[in-house]
Amino acid sequence: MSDILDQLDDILAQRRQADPSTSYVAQLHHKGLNKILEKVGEEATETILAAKDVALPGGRQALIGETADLWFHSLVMLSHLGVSHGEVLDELARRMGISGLEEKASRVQE
Ligand SMILES: N=c1c2ncn([C@@H]3O[C@H](COP(=O)(O)OP(=O)(O)OP(=O)(O)O)[C@@H](O)[C@H]3O)c2ncn1[C@@H]1O[C@H](COP(=O)(O)O)[C@@H](O)[C@H]1O
Repeated sequence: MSDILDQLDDILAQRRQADPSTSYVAQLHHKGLNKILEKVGEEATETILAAKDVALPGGRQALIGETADLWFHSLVMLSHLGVSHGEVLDELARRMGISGLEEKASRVQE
């Protein structure tokens, strides 16, 4: 999973300089922090609603899609603020009682 996040992070960084007329991420950076936060809030609400409806037909796939939207917009927010997803993963690793370096080493071994 971390490989995907690394690759996405690179794309998001490149999009900070991209033309807003050709890139959704560039458009969000151009519109600024308030627009990005609005999207994070919107996607969080949509994820909650999808989780409540998970037992309906197609509900599981809808929940996966909404969660992906939420994670994606959260990554755009972090990128906009100059925080890398690695810092968040390090915090999760710390809470699991392993250091960020150990966590990276275990990812390399996978
Ligand atoms: N993972 C995503 C991704 N997930 C969701 N989205 C976009 O996020 C938006 C989701 O918002 P909504 O569901 O609210 O849709 P909407 O109502 O049309 O959006 P708004 O008008 O409210 O902004 C849609 O426009 C999706 O296309 C994404 N857009 C881009 N990516 C990744 O980001 C990369 C860079 O994208 P570009 O900047 O467009 O090149 C892509 O290669 C993808 O890997």
